[in-house]
Order: sequence, then C-alpha cells, then structure tokens
Amino acid sequence: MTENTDSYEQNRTKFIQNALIDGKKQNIYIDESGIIRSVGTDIGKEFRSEAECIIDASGMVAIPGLVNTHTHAAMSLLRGYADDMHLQEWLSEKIWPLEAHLTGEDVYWGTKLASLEMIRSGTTSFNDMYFFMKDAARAVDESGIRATFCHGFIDFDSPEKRENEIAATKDLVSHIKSLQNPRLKAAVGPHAPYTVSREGLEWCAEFSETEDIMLHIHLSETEGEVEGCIEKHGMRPAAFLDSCGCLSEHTLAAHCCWLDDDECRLLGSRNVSVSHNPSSNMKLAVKRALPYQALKDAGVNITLGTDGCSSNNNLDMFEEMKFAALLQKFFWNSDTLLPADEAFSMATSNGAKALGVSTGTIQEGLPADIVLIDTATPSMVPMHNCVSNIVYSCSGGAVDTVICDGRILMSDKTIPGEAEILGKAQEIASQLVERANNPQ
Ligand SMILES: O=c1[nH]cnc2c1ncn2[C@@H]1O[C@H](CO)[C@@H](O)[C@H]1O
Ligand SMILES: [Zn+2]
Repeated sequence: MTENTDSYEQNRTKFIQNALIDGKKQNIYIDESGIIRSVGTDIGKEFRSEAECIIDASGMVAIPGLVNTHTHAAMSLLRGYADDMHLQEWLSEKIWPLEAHLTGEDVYWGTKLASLEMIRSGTTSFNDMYFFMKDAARAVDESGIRATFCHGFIDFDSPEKRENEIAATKDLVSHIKSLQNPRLKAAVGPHAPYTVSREGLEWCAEFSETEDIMLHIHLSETEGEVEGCIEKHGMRPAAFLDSCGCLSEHTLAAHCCWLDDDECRLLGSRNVSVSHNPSSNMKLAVKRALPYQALKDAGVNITLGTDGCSSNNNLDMFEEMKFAALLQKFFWNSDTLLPADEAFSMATSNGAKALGVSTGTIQEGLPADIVLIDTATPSMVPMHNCVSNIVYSCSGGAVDTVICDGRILMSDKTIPGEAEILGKAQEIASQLVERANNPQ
C-alpha cells in the first residue's frame, strides 16, 4: 500500500517500511536520485519523516529486481505463433520468415509488451538480442526498466551481409551510448557460431573490446551445432569462438547445453558468463541440460534467462528459477543439484554481475531495484523458508510492487498505461502475421 497521490512520480524520496528481508522486518530509504541510502531493522524516524512517499510493505518480502540475461523481447508478438516444433525447422520455416516482415514499430510495441510482462513478474533488467533495437530501446526507456541491447548479427558467410551487420551494430552502439541513459546499455550480438562467419566473429570480438561492451551470443544449444562446427572448422564451438577472440569477461553465452568438460573449463578460464534457459531448452527438446556442475566447478558465472516468448512462452523469471532447479535435478539425476538459493542468485546477483549493472542486491549505496512480493497468497504460506517459496512455489503473479532506479513502476499490482499496450500489441501482432501470410 502506497501513501500519497502520485506514487509513480520520479525523483521523490521513498521510505519502504516493514519489508521482510532475510527473515527480518526492515526499512529501506531511497533518496531522490534513486539510490538506497539506508537499509536495516533500526533505520527509522528521521528517514520516515523526511520521505516524500511512504510504502507500507507489511506482509511483503523485498527482493532485488530479477535479471533476465537472455531474451528477444519483441518476440512477445510471436507468443503462441509456432509451438511444438523441431528447433531448426521452427527457426527456418516459421520464425525467420515471419521476422522478415518485422518493422521498427512492431519491435517497439513487442518490447513494450515484454517490458510490461517483465515488470509484472518482478524483472527490472534484461539482456536483449533482436532487430530494430533503437525502437526497442525507446520502449524500454519509457517502461522504466533496464536493458542491454544488441543487434542480432547474422552474416552467413556473406561479405556483403557482414558489412551491413557491422554498420547496423556500430549505428546501434553509438546511438545507445549517445543517449547517456544509465538504464540503457549497448552490446555486440553475433547470433551464434553457426550463423556468423569467422571474419564476422573476429570483428565482433574486437569491437566489444574497443568499445568495452558485452558480447552476447548463442552457444551450443543443440548437438547438431556442435557437429556442424567440428565439420566446418575442425573444432568444437567454444574452441572455435576462442580462436576468434570471442571468449572474454565481456562474453555472455546463452544456452551452453552441449559444452563438454574442456569447454566448461575454457569458459571458466576466460571469465565468460553463461545464461541458462531451461524452459526454452525443454520446449525445443535440445536433449541435454546445461552442465551446471562442471561450469560451477570451473568458476563460471551462471545466470538465468527466459529466451524469447516463442520458445518459452512467457518472461516469468520465477518460473525460470524453478525450472532451472528442477531440470538439473531431473537430467543429471541428482536431487541436491542446483538448490533454491543458487537458483535465486542466478536470477539476481549473478545476472547483475554478467550485465555489469550494480543492482542484484538490496544494499546501501546501490540503485534501488526492489521488488515486493505479497505473502498473503496461498503459495507463500507457510513461510518455513522464504527463498524456497520464491523459487519453488510462488510465481510472478505474487509480485505487488516494482521499483527500478528508485522509481515505482508498479504499485498494488497496477501499472499505468497497461491496457493501451495490451490492445496495441494484439493489433500489431495480428497485422504482422497478416502481412507475412499475404506478401505484397
Ligand atoms: O533458441 C534460439 N536459438 C537460436 N536463435 C534464436 C532462438 N530464439 C530466438 N532466436 C533468433 O535469434 C535472432 C535474434 O536476433 C532472431 O532471429 C530470433 O528469432
Ligand atoms: Zn535466444
């Protein structure tokens, strides 16, 4: 419950009272620049009287905003468009032909829809790879959350295409940098070792280094990719990427299901971060789960992502935490593998580290990305173990309030402007399918 009339207004100091953090009732004071100034059991009167907005979090758990490290946000428009298919056919027969008809306006509304869904389910940062990314950035800026954007770089060994992709990447990166918005970051996004040439990958590696930006790539999602890479380059995909300079502390590799032990160690030695996408992997039946233990042993930073809405089909990181914990146990036949607290870290602090954002924990001096979960809901009762409830029991629907960068984006489960976005996204998605079915 939020006191004061316009709680969505920016630049107001906020006092969150009685939120459960680590099992204790705590208060949080957020200053006018959106930074957590104080958090603890004993902070009180002076901050409370100073605050322009009081948020009563009695009966709520406060957690850091969740971090989704791999998605294609605007694919929200393709939710339910092509399900229950084999991955390569799904991409080449359904997804890519439809994407050929995408416009900037589609991506704008698709990203608005995705941002809305992420706010509703407690995500405040995400890592996005798609097309028309200037439009995506505009949508995210308006939504109030954080994101890192890359143009999905695909050249298929064509020098001509490569030049186009290089130009598109440079253009996006300079655009995002010019906005100087701390919530929006740029990255370079070679799609995968099977869609980008050696020359393209080498260019991406160098560009990420000189621009000091993240390199976001799909890696070893299927066994076929590994076989294809060995056939074409005489190396497994991780070794091939390394030979192109693509493995570094800038790198975020999504999927990584088919890495062998040597590749896990290679990723560890290069300080690569990995994004695990369990829902997508199960839906597209990639036939192997992330080698979680081997990656952990190699010291790899393991994070969590939903992948796009065409292979998930939602952006709920609560579901993703649960699926991550369950899939590891099931696939590797180990009931102790990936316990709840590790799933929670993957979705918070590990993700923040991978994206280079200073959120992911509720801590003095850090930007206030805070999510309040309502405990007055059956899936949160009883509270023997809060993290267990968060990972295994509740879902994004239990999120009541979302604060990003100190701004309230959702309060009492209400997001201003939601109805318009839902209506417009439905209309835009129908028109897109219509255009693809009846090309001019
Ligand atoms: O699971 C996946 N594997 C490979 N490619 C994917 C997956 N999901 C989405 N895309 C594709 O990646 C490109 C991003 O720029 C898009 O073409 C998107 O459809
Ligand atoms: Zn993906």
